[in-house]
Amino acid sequence: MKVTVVGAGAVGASCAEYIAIKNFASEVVLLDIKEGYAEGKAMDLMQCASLNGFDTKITGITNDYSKTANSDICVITSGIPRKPGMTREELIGINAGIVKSVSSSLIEHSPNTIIIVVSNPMDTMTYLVHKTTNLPKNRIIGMGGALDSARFKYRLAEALEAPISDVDGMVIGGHSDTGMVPLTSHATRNSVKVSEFLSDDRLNQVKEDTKVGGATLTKLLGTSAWYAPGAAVSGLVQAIACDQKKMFPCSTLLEGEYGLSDLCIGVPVILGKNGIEKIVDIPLSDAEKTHMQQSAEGVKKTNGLLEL
Ligand SMILES: NC(=O)c1ccc[n+]([C@@H]2O[C@H](COP(=O)([O-])OP(=O)(O)OC[C@H]3O[C@@H](n4cnc5c(N)ncnc54)[C@H](O)[C@@H]3O)[C@@H](O)[C@H]2O)c1
Ligand SMILES: O=C(O)C[C@H](O)C(=O)O
Repeated sequence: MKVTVVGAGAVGASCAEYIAIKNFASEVVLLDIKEGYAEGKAMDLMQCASLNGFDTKITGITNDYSKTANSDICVITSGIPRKPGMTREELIGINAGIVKSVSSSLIEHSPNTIIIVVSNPMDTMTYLVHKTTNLPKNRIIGMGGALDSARFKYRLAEALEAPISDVDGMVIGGHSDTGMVPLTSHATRNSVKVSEFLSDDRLNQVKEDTKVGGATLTKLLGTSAWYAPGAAVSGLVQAIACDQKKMFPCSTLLEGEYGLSDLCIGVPVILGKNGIEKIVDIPLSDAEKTHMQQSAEGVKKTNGLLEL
């Protein structure tokens, strides 16, 4: 199993580290445009191998896509992150050009690959890959919901004063400060609906804290987060590499599902060796349906800024 990660920055390196530590891939190639940077990150990570007990071989390269040839999975993290006060949507001007050229170079050398898009604004970047490549829809996956759901569970556990392992929940919709739809109606603590334990006001607070999870960290760190994003990507990569048939909310091209079409947005999907093997339709409350509709309108507005 060969995995290429483009962008050896904060998220790309964290993602490579988690993939290696989980020890399911034979090879991870890190590629960056900055001279020597990916080589340095790869060497540093390889020097963790004996300490952390993994056999995955990590190599770093500067912009030579021939070294990525025949990758089973390619992750795109290249592009600029936001600074405090910015929205993810503001990154489109620079990141669209990067994602377009990177995805085309990757596919040239790995025509059968599955692409996971991470660069922001992620739903629009995922749509861009659909519009500018000929990959089938099951092989283009946007990562956002897995991360947002992890943040939702963190906030739920905090409100419930419970261990995170007691809590389950999912966030669908657009990966943006206003577009996320945390599914409070489905969230549980050991199969009991969280609404049994938390007031509407407290649940609303959990929802709002979840939606601004990325912005909160960006304000604290001065740039956006990387540990949980890297871990979330590694979970998607592992589900595909190990054909786990796990369900994650991912950004995918909708063609009528959830009453939406011609956009990529987060919905629950089954991930296995073919990438997205199924889109799962789940019942939403009326409020969640309305929020999903508004979220889709926001994503479509950003998609409208693409020069296709
Ligand atoms: N979808 C998500 O949930 C999620 C989570 C976190 C970050 N992000 C996004 O991921 C992206 C990366 O974030 P980061 O914190 O790792 O940024 P970073 O600046 O640390 O790393 C980005 C790397 O991309 C490289 N790069 C730029 N152009 C390139 C090109 N054409 N080819 C190859 N490499 C190139 C840069 O040299 C840099 O090393 C940002 O757009 C950020 O918003 C998304
Ligand atoms: O918040 C960001 O800009 C980065 C990422 O999308 C995140 O949610 O951490």
